Amino acid sequence: MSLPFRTFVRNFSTSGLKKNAIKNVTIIGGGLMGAGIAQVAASTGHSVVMVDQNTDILNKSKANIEKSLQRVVKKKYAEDPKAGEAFLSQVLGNLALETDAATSVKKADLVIEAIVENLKIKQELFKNLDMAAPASTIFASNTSSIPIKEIAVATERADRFGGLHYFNPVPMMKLLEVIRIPQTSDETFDKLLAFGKAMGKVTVNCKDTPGFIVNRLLVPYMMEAVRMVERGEATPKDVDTAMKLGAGYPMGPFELTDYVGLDTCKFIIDGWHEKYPDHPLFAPSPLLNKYVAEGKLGNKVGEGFYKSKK
Ligand SMILES: CCCCCCC[C@H](O)CC(=O)SCCNC(=O)CCNC(=O)[C@H](O)C(C)(C)COP(=O)([O-])OP(=O)([O-])OC[C@H]1O[C@@H](n2cnc3c(N)ncnc32)[C@H](O)[C@@H]1OP(=O)([O-])[O-]
Ligand SMILES: NC(=O)c1ccc[n+]([C@@H]2O[C@H](COP(=O)([O-])OP(=O)(O)OC[C@H]3O[C@@H](n4cnc5c(N)ncnc54)[C@H](O)[C@@H]3O)[C@@H](O)[C@H]2O)c1
Repeated sequence: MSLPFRTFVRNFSTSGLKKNAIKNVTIIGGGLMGAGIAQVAASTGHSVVMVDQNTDILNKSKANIEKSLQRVVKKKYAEDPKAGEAFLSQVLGNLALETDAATSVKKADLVIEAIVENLKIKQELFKNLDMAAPASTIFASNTSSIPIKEIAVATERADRFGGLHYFNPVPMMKLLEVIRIPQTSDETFDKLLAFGKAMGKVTVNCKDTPGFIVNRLLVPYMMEAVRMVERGEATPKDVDTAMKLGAGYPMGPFELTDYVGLDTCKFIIDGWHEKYPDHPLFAPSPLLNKYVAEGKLGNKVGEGFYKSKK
């Protein structure tokens, strides 16, 4: 539906950018996902503040971003290293680090939360941010499995709350699931969709149902793979080989679990088991629990189901 001309003109500032487009983004949590989201947002011209619990973690996050950017530059600017260097410094110039969440949201158009997959901790964070952020700021969670409405309830801005579910690794995975709750205003939802596209993502519209679209299918699949190994029916290696060569997946389920993080997988399945105790596909796994208890959290610590070069 084409806009009446006067509306079209009103929506565009003289800079040619959509007047009310999301520009200043705060990302809370600089782990696997938060660092990736910060990298892609900064790479697409947004001004980004990345927040984590201390400067050591933030410095590690930034180092991970630089490593990933180097891989992008090596490919994208192979013919023009100088342009690559310029791109790298421009992206890093768009990225600020902060340990104080309240300060980090003072000018935010959008806050994306990518902290530990724990409802209470997410609620606590958003309750505090709600008091610090401007009324116009939109809040979004990158949660894999927690209902957005259960996070939003901790704030007074359910109409300015949604879900932005990215996929790992964020610089490579094109999909972005954009989730609305019944209270999400049309303006908020449209801004989240536009932001996703401005980040170069392909967006799909999701309802606030368990696992949205991908994880509703992926979680049962990956847990069934672990159960298959628990039953002694196959080894992780053979399951991975089978799914890569037999189903064309780029990674098998055990490689992917190591990539995602066994702790995150455990948080997800424990949360769904608590909610749906009789659902066999959401039953917890003694084997996964054992690995997590032993600190084998996957690639991020150098060992999960496989030993990895860290
Ligand atoms: C029980 C619960 C389970 C559910 C869990 C749900 C979790 C969550 O909510 C949902 C998800 O995210 S689910 C997860 C969804 N995700 C999936 O399912 C992922 C499935 N896996 C894949 O799509 C591919 O294996 C990858 C794209 C990861 C790697 O690509 P590949 O071809 O297999 O192998 P390669 O050689 O490594 O990389 C080739 C080139 O790509 C580039 N590049 C790669 N990584 C980069 C980075 N981080 N940065 C920048 N660039 C990066 C780079 O140029 C590299 O060349 P280089 O010369 O080496 O620099
Ligand atoms: N790992 C994946 O593949 C993946 C993909 C999509 C979505 N997610 C979701 O993204 C979120 C983060 O997952 P991850 O894999 O990046 O976890 P991670 O453990 O790699 O990173 C979490 C980060 O949050 C920080 N953090 C925790 N509490 C904090 C707080 N109160 N304030 C500031 N920082 C805090 C931690 O220090 C850590 O750096 C989870 O909700 C997860 O379900 C994960």
